[in-house]
Amino acid sequence: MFSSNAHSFMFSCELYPQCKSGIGGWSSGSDFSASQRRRSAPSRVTCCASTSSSGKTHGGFLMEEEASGTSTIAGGGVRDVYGEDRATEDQGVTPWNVSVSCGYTLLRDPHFNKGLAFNDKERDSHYLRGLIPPSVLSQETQVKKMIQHIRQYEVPLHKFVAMMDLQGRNERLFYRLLLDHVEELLPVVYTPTVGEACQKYGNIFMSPQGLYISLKDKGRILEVLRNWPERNIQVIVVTDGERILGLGDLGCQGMGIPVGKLSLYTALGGVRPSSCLPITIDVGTNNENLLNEEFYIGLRQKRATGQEYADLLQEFMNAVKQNYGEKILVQFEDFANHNAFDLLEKYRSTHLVFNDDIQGTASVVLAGLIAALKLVGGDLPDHKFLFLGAGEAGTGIAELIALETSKRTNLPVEEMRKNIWLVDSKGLIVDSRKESLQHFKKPWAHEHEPVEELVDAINDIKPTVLIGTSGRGRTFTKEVIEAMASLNEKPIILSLSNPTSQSECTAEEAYTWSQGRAIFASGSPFDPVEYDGKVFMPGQSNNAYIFPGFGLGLIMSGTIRVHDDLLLAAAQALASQVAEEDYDKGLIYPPFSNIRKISAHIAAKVAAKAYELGLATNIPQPKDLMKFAESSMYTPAYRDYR
Ligand SMILES: NC(=O)C1=CN([C@@H]2O[C@H](COP(=O)(O)OP(=O)(O)OC[C@H]3O[C@@H](n4cnc5c(N)ncnc54)[C@H](OP(=O)(O)O)[C@@H]3O)[C@@H](O)[C@H]2O)C=CC1
Ligand SMILES: CC(=O)C(=O)O
Ligand SMILES: [Mg+2]
Repeated sequence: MFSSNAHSFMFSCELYPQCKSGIGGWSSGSDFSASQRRRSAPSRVTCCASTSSSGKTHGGFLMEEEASGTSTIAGGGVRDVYGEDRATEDQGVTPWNVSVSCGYTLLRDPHFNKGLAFNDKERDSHYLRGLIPPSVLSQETQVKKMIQHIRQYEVPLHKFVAMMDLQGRNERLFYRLLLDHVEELLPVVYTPTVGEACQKYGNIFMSPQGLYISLKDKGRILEVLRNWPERNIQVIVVTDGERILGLGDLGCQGMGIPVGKLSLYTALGGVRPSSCLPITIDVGTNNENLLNEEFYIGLRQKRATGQEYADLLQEFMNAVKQNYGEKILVQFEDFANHNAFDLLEKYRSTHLVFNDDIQGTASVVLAGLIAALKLVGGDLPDHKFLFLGAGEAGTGIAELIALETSKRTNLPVEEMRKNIWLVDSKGLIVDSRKESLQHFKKPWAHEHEPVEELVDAINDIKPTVLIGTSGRGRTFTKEVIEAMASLNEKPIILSLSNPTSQSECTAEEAYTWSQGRAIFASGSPFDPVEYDGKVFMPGQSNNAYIFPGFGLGLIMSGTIRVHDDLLLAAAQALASQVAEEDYDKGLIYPPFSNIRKISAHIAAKVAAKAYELGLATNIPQPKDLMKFAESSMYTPAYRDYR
């Protein structure tokens, strides 16, 4: 996304096989030496610049000299429905003519760089001869080489860094690699490794990957948004870093999350990378370790709260709409629950927003439960649910289950809630606690004696489904799993907390302590488990199944508001993708290797529901939404630049 000089010493991997990237020596954007600056300013410069309607030039971050040496790409590749990357329609150029950097600058532009895949004609026409070794490699060969390169690293964080390095050098190769090896690389660019990356973000921060908006920017957030080099943004993932996975307040270092989520928007959902914008809002941090950390990258102050916080968020939401229009999708991610519910409530009727932790998670879990019914029998209203954790994920899932059950039974949601129980850090949520409960817990305060321990709640409530959303690892103890197994032939146990260290139990524990009877899935992936001579395949119950396809559905239909029925549609679409062979393995989610097809299904169903509800503005409605979704997807194949 950025032609950062900071990558110069790592230019490499698919270019120079002997060159290994690694941690250390990373510089921030401001550390470039003068010689590095000079080296990346050839006389034939660039372009990709596009002039916005406001007249401000964006994307011309290397336009230091006249653009007469600009190369023009004409045609080639498959055009997606969004138009080509950085298409410059408003300059009177067709989307098939895209001006790009040439020469050395082209090799520094991750949008267009192909490394050794530039063929001889391209090397001639784009002034590349001599700048790269003579060998020409196909993208397939580069992928083969890169995966070998990534596999050399034993430490997951090193793999993460190598992937980020690739993303900053050659975007299409990054996405090709990620898609081709999605099950292997998802845990690298996403949970669990992204959690560790956020914890160490200050040390591995390499080049700008997203936009930082801090309290210092109050009054000029619109200006800050306009500094981002891309103009046609369709989806923003924003965090304030206060609840990063189950790791707590990581302040400004939470940036790894929006960056990672948006990589999945592109890889899994086919939303083109140039229309994705990761944002971290820095209002300070209450994490003392970070405040005392010499290399902390964020504001060194306690978190702003109350009116100051609300005003900054309001300015942000206004600026986003003003800059990108009514249909910009804003995904709230990893806010603490004392802000998350309020933000969602405040903006859901004025903006196209959804909270992934509350709503995306609800949809993915409901999908898993619908699928699980095939393995355990009965319908949703026949089941009883108990949660450990009554925050965003817990109450969000609980509410969507109640909604779906209400639709299935034609009974009021309030009635359906009675089958759902939640435990928080103070024990079972019961009516005697109602006065002191946060508002999002109140609907779950049923009549019951106070119960402190989870295992006692299990024995009292007798749930068929146990769901962990506590953010606390190893809270599903042997006693807990055994209690579930003694009550149910096939207990459904979902251990959703991330990263792996925070998972309520491991896959091995779930299978072993239930004598192989548990239907198990977890937020972060676990390896298959061998128990009693049988191999068990744990599924991954993570909102990554939902938000990429969900977002694509909203974008392609021009939907302007998120309605709960869209989340239900997404859940049903995902559940419908679980095949017999998956069920045979005890799985309640389809494999990620089919994710593009799964996302297209989700997008099509979400869009169909949006059209039905009158929320979609892209008229006329395409006849075949599935085909439309598939054809809308960004493909990371290289383009022909001759
Ligand atoms: N798999 C997935 O797709 C997703 C997973 N998650 C994961 O879920 C976890 C929780 O996220 P979220 O709901 O947003 O967080 P919240 O902070 O909103 O909620 C956490 C809840 O857990 C409760 N809790 C904390 N410790 C204990 C304990 N020892 N015993 C019982 N309850 C406890 C808290 O209680 P109290 O209210 O009393 O403080 C609170 O109700 C995180 O690890 C996150 O990574 C989140 C979203 C998606
Ligand atoms: C998966 C996710 O969104 C979370 O753990 O917060
Ligand atoms: Mg999250």
